[in-house]
Amino acid sequence: MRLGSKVRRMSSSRKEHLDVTAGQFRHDLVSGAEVVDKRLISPTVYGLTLKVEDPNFGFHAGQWQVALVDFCIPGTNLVGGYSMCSAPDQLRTEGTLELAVKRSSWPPAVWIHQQCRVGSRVTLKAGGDFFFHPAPQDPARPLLLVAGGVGINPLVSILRHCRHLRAESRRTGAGYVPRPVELLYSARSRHELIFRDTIAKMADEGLVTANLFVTGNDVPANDTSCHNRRVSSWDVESAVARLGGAPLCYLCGPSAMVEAVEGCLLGRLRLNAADVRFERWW
Ligand SMILES: NC(=O)c1ccc[n+]([C@@H]2O[C@H](COP(=O)([O-])OP(=O)(O)OC[C@H]3O[C@@H](n4cnc5c(N)ncnc54)[C@H](O)[C@@H]3O)[C@@H](O)[C@H]2O)c1
Repeated sequence: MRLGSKVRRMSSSRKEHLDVTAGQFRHDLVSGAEVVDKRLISPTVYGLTLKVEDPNFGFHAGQWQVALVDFCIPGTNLVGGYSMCSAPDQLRTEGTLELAVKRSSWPPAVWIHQQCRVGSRVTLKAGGDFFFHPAPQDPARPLLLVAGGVGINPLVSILRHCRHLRAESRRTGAGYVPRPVELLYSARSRHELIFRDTIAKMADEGLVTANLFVTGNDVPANDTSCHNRRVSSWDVESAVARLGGAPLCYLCGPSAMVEAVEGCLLGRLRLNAADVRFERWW
């Protein structure tokens, strides 16, 4: 099974994307792409759909892409790395991929929020060692996905890929058959729980058990659809127990959250380090 590995990097407040990811795998292919849709999906997050020009461009579920937007901001050399939230099969069948970019003062995010329009052009390169790409003959493992904020992006890509793999295995009677997935997903407000409808649909389909957490104060007392607190080690231990132990784990979110969950998985639960995947951006 080819699965992404953990990448460790030096600590920094905001490292340049190319420095942070210098040691990671990149596909050689560079493709042009056009923004064909831009919509607000939360108070702080824009969703983008990109039409990719080169039919040979590809990526694995969970990977990031590099969007070179330097020609858009004269005098700067901006390279933004964002994880795809769409699955690879959308690229194969529709020629598009999806991103969800949170507002920040980082110049690529500023460009995407303020200047990028339908019709804007970017240059793409895919890469990253954090991905889920099982071979058809691989035995299925239970998956635990833990997301904080826009860290949900690569994990939604993985969920969508699981959905595609399940449909393919049902259609052909062969191939990789995903096991049920446990998702722990925390956001700072209810409105920042992006992809909530997508996740709910996949939960209805029996693909994922989703446990949602909101840490802000906008959760009505009678709302039972999410917990009004942080993800705790108890939540992590319970999810692993429901999966029957020894899952593959993918973590993506704020550094403190990822480190806390990693500590629980490797310390208290004694999982193998190779089964706990995340990218160390800090
Ligand atoms: N490919 C990747 O690695 C990738 C992709 C997308 C986003 N990210 C990272 O994900 C992070 C998401 O940022 P954001 O602003 O959306 O998140 P955020 O600051 O809004 O936090 C999201 C949630 O995590 C919770 N949280 C924070 N620390 C925690 C801890 N120690 N234990 C439990 N819960 C904790 C917060 O309370 C909140 O509910 C960013 O740091 C971004 O760089 C990484």
